[in-house]
Amino acid sequence: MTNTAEVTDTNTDAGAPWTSDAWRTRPVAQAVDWPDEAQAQRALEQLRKLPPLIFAGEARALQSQLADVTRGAAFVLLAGDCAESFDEVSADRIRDQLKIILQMSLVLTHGAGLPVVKIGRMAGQLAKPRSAPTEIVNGVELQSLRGHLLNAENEDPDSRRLDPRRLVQGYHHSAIVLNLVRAFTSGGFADLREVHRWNQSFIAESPSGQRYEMLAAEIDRAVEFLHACGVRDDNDELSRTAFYTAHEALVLDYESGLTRREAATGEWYDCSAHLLWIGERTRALDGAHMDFVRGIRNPIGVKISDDCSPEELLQICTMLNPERIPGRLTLMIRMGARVIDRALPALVQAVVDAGHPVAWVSDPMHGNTRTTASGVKTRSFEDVSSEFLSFVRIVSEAGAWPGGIHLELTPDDVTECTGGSWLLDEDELGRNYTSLCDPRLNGRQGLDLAFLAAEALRDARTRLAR
Ligand SMILES: O=C[C@H](O)[C@H](O)COP(=O)(O)O
Ligand SMILES: C=C(OP(=O)(O)O)C(=O)O
Ligand SMILES: [Mn+2]
Repeated sequence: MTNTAEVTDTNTDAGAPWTSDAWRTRPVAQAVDWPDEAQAQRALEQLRKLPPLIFAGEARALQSQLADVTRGAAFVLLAGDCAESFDEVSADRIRDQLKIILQMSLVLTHGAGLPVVKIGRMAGQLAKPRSAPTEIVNGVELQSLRGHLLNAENEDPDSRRLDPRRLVQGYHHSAIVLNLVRAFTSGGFADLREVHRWNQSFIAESPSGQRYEMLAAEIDRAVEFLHACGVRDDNDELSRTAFYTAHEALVLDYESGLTRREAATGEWYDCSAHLLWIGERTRALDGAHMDFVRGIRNPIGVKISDDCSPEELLQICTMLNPERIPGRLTLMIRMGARVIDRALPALVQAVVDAGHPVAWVSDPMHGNTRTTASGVKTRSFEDVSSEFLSFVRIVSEAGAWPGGIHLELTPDDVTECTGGSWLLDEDELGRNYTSLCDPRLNGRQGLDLAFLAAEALRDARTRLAR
């Protein structure tokens, strides 16, 4: 791939040339003002010379799987940390993150009877949009943590200072994670004969963990049966799985620094991840983030809250997918359990009526954040599952396919969200709260949700088939 200057844009009505740096002329929400501009330029130069982390062909493969989602023939599970940490890169942790995603996918595939497209919020989910630029810590005003791509969480001004060298460190972090993800998912770990190994012990002892064990035993018998029928041990469908990466395209210095023009097609791809999404706080139609993603050919997601009107949503669809390519655009609905019933139906109806092909995905986390009386940011499992179930009902009632779920999830035994079959309550939140930003479901809660979701999806399929 090359990184040449510009390409004639076919995505805009004006026909103006799109370049991977044109966003700089637009208003940048959540802007990054580097304290040392010369140092930032050096980091950007380095990024521009680094090899791509993903290849255009892989992004196209994901887009074609998302096209299946758009037409109701697959389901997406997108999950991982709210904010990855530079300090938490280990083979064990990445293996465990894959375990829970594979485990949940198996439950969903089995329950809903559909392939699951697996995407990790991994290998680049390193920057956070914040509600407030600063916070008061022990009486001192510090810059908010904006993710390890920009600064660190330690409670002193130096750690919070934005450091452009972190962009290059973020690239190397992502390369390490991606390397392990690729090795695990193609090197035998995702093999259907490994289903029991995906059940970590703290999950296995929960009600859903036990239910999973029964399902895994069923899979064992099915695999044995396939062998008896002559399916070979090295069959790719049984022994490996496609696994993709995604993150919020927030820090455009980083994203444009890793954007390359594919020599064969002349198309631009952001080679930092297979799928990039635009967050709720940066999706202004005339803003820098939307301008950047309209020109790249990776599949794109956009977070949508109840602040988005049907008219605005249609403009988003037209701007990001003027050619109406199935799989190009995923709408990630994040409204909150108490808002979705009121706000979502009109949006789905508008998109369905306009005939835009989109993948509908629920992010049932970000509309359900609350702060406890003692000041802890949390979410309740009940709100998360309730929003997802409402999403499935509303989208399928409009005749569209509720095609996915986007979760903040960790394999670890953390205590960040309340509820679930283990009945974690508010007093326990302090026991093991390690998230750098938002509260994540732990592995047990993730598996609980997968079982609930699988049932709802089966019902939705029946409803849509009528
Ligand atoms: O995932 C991100 C958070 O929801 C976002 O950064 C806002 O968090 P804040 O309100 O704590 O700043
Ligand atoms: C910040 C996030 O989401 P949203 O843009 O929907 O608030 C996120 O996914 O971490
Ligand atoms: Mn978050």
